[in-house]
Amino acid sequence: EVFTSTQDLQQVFLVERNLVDALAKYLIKAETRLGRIRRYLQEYEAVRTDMGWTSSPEDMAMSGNKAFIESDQHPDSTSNAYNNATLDSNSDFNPTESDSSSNNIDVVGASSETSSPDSFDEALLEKLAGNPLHTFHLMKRLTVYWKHIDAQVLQEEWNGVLRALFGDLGPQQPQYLLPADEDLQGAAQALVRLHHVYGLNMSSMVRGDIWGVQSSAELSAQDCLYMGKHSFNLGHYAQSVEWFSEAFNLAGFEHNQTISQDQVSEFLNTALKAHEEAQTQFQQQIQQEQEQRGYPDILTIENVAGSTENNENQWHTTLPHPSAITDLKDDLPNGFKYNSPNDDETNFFDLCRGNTLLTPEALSTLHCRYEHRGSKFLLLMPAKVEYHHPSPAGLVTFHDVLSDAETIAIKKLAHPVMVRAMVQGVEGKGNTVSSTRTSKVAWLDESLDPLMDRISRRIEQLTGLSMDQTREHSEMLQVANYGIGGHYNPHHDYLLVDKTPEELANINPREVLMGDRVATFMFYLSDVTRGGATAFPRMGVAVWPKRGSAAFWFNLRRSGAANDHTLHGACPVVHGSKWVSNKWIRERGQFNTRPCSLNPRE
Ligand SMILES: O=C(O)CCC(=O)C(=O)O
Ligand SMILES: [Fe+2]
Repeated sequence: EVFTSTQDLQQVFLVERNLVDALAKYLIKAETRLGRIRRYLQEYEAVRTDMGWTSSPEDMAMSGNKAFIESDQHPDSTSNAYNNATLDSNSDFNPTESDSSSNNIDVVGASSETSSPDSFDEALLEKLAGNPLHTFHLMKRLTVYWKHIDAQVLQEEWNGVLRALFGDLGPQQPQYLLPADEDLQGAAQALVRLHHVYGLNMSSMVRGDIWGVQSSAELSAQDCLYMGKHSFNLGHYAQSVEWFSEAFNLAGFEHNQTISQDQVSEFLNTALKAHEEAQTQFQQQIQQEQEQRGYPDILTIENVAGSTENNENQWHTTLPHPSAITDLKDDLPNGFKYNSPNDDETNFFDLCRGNTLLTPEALSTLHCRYEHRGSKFLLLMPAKVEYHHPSPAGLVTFHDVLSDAETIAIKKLAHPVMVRAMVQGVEGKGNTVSSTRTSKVAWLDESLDPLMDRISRRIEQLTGLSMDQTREHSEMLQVANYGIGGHYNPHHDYLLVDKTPEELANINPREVLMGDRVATFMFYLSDVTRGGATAFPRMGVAVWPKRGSAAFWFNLRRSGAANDHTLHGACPVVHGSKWVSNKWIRERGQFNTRPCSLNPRE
């Protein structure tokens, strides 16, 4: 016993002091951990609200144990996971750098089967996945937040919960689609791109409103800082200034402060400086080019000041070349309302935003017609053809060429074999993944399903061209699905005609034998809520996705020369899911179906 001597009692007091010290330390650690869990649940609120799910995640995950959820403790913002993992550790504007000590788990998540509540609603889920803000937050939660929870919180009993959800192997099994760091970066880049291309209003955006579609997902000061870094790294200095300014403002009045204004100001100043320098450099470059080209005095820097952003983009073409403008005028007699037809970037962005570039006279020549296009099959049910451009070699849309059931069937066939889309490598060498094209694609062989053959026959009837795949007159059907902010920078579909002999030597000889992609027939397999047009900056025309319709154009002239006015790109998807399907028609098999011409301009 100890109560009989004060000496022993003193010892007991000491023991208790140590015990209390240990408990206090444990409590701080436990609260930090619980703070992380609480933060996760709080961030999830926006999903719950927009999905109309009534049972709270805390009910679902921890039934009966609500005590700490209801306490008014706030997560410690100085030690939150997002902060540590992605922002504070990189003062060099490189948001890709992450806390390497916690890199043991790259991908974590849950399958829709296991984590969805009973009131699972397919349409709502599609809306959720088609929302860029929700997508960004999903990636943030399952990469940064989850990584920290997993590393520090998960103990034996929690492992039991995971085993019940995911089986013995845990959530790292390959069949679960789990985001990695690159997904978070991709989602951030998508938001940055949407803001850049569509000139979206920043303050609406951080409040969850993107192009008029409101959601409960908002952006914090810390999120804006993260976006600013991405913009900066992409060389979009003007945009990064906007993001950092928004981060600074938000940091001033956030209820649950995610970051302090001091933490933002350094970035803001650096971006401002970089932006000013880029502007000065650009103006000097314009001056130089003007002198070299002998532009008339009337074209001053002020006249082109509106396009200062040009030097901050990856694919822009430089100032219009006077001789090129004359060339284009020959071809496109009904000109543009404004802009130069050679200012690809400005035109592309304008078209993506829904502006019309053609003059009223040019527009008045456009029309829709029922046509049988020389096909006996189409005599009874003529094709609905929309002409998008006044020039005869222009672009058309065929409406209602696929039924809803067919669009669903194609997507279903493609689903199991979708992979990240590639672009042709430099100098024609191989294929490579690139940020200029963000989508997943599948190639469907004719033998896969009788539907493939039916589709080919339909294209033959509509275009008069041969699709005979066994003789390589056309390629397999390509199906593409764009994710959030998914896009494809302006490009030409031809593969050979613009290549030098050295570049051609790097291309598979079989491709060369098939001849170039003489024409493109592109189905839209879905409607898109906002964005996602196919824009042709040199024609001044955009085609808007409509489920079941298809765009068609010739990439080559009858002479075999490239028609570079067919430059086109996929505008970023703002809301919704975009599916397209390409059938590329090869040149060699068409000598019977498309007479050639010796006139290089035909
Ligand atoms: O998705 C689009 O709108 C365009 C796709 C495209 O140009 C292509 O896949 O080559
Ligand atoms: Fe294309």
